Amino acid sequence: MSLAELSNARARIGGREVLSGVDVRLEAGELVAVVGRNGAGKTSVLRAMLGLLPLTGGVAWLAGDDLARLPERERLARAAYLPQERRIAWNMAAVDIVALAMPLLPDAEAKDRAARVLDDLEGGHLADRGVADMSGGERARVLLARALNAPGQALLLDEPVAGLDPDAQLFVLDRLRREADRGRGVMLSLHDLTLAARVADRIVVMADGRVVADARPATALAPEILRDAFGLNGVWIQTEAGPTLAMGRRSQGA
Ligand SMILES: Nc1ncnc2c1ncn2[C@@H]1O[C@H](COP(=O)(O)OP(=O)(O)OP(=O)(O)O)[C@@H](O)[C@H]1O
Repeated sequence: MSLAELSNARARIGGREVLSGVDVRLEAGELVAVVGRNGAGKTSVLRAMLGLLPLTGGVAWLAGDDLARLPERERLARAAYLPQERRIAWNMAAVDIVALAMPLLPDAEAKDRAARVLDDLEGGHLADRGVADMSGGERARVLLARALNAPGQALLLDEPVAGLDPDAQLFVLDRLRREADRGRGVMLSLHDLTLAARVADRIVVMADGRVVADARPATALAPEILRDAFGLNGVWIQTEAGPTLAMGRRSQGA
């Protein structure tokens, strides 16, 4: 049984179809990267898998149950989400924001746990600071800690490394890899194809609201897919750090 799955999913935003018969699944223990050009449908896939984007066709499953029939509380228990939008309305301390992921725990216990998760993400120094007074990357780390602290086995993360410095990107991806190795399922959207190829077990390539590849990195990001889905000329080079994509834009009409 998949932790989360879309089966022939269709969805519309503002009268336009943004998902056109999408099949994707997330299993326990795997890290799946969703890639594609701007507007390809990555966020829409993640939101549909959480029930945040209603389907006009097909089914979204969460741990074996039809998501549409699951009460909100049960959805929260099964899946955690890091939205692309990093804005937080209230200037609460980081540790309190992270503790919000565990609303059913007594306050002191939730705060203890939140502090540990922040520490583990090398964000312990941020614990007592107000999130409105943080840099974008610091706030991103706090919100990631909140998602990791949530009980759901399925972790759906929209561009979790956007705005982070290179070392922080590698650190966060390693941390998410560990989360998958411990048995959670991690699905994340990512623009950096080299990072996606290094970290993911499987890559889902989106284009125009459709899945055009869903396979191991070397297959999903083969030169013809780079050309058709991304408009890139690309070759993979094996380096000590892992596969690295050398790429250039395809010239017009090529
Ligand atoms: N609020 C909105 N109103 C109207 N159309 C929207 C809205 N949000 C998304 N769309 C459209 O839905 C389609 C899919 O968008 P989505 O955000 O899923 O793409 P994405 O692959 O995540 O893009 P990006 O890489 O830019 O974040 C796009 O065509 C986009 O223009």
